[in-house]
Amino acid sequence: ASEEIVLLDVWASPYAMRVRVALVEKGVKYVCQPQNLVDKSSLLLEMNPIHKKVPVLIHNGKPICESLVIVEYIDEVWPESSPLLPIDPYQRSQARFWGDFIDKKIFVGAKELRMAEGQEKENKAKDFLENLKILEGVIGNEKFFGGDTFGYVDVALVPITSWYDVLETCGNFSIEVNCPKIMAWTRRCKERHSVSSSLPDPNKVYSFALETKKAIGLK
Ligand SMILES: N[C@@H](CCC(=O)N[C@@H](CSO)C(=O)NCC(=O)O)C(=O)O
Repeated sequence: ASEEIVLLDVWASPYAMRVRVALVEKGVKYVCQPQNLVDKSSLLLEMNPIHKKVPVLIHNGKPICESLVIVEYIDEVWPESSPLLPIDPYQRSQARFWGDFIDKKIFVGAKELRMAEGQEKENKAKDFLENLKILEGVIGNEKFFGGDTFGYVDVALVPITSWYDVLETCGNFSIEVNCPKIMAWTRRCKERHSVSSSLPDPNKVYSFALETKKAIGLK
């Protein structure tokens, strides 16, 4: 029987989008099981008892949790197509370093900006742009963070692009003006089937986010 690959996710979760992009890059067929994060299913609680969060990849009945851990797992289980992490150990360490930076500064920073009120908003907007400008320097004139090929760091970051409209509204800034190279990278990524088929329509994210600013599901 063919192997069974199930993804427990929510459509607007940037963390879950990472896994969808990685699976499509690998050409791996999977079944999405959207989760309710307010009234969590017994499956989610059983598959991720520690964090009780999505995404969770269930491969032949065994759960893998934490989006970047899942992306590495996918890269190792299906190595023959679209390698995501470099071969060289030092290059791998640098890719993991930037994946961690994206988690701690970009994804967390985006959530803090979205949740901020009043003066706090300005501070969070400044912090977010400062950190995005660091990545502007990292991408430089490369096509992707992986150099010529779309790789692990690209997968880690690309979900935030579906949240740009929300962040520009909350932060009252233009990403194009502040980070033109990140914007060029964004357009390049969106041309890829793995990205266009895995990320939701930004308008859908926009109305969802502004409507449910304090949404438990996206804390
Ligand atoms: N470090 C983890 C974060 C996942 C997460 O926050 N998932 C959220 C939805 S997306 O914002 C989640 O499942 N929240 C439910 C909860 O916190 O109860 C990862 O990389 O997979």
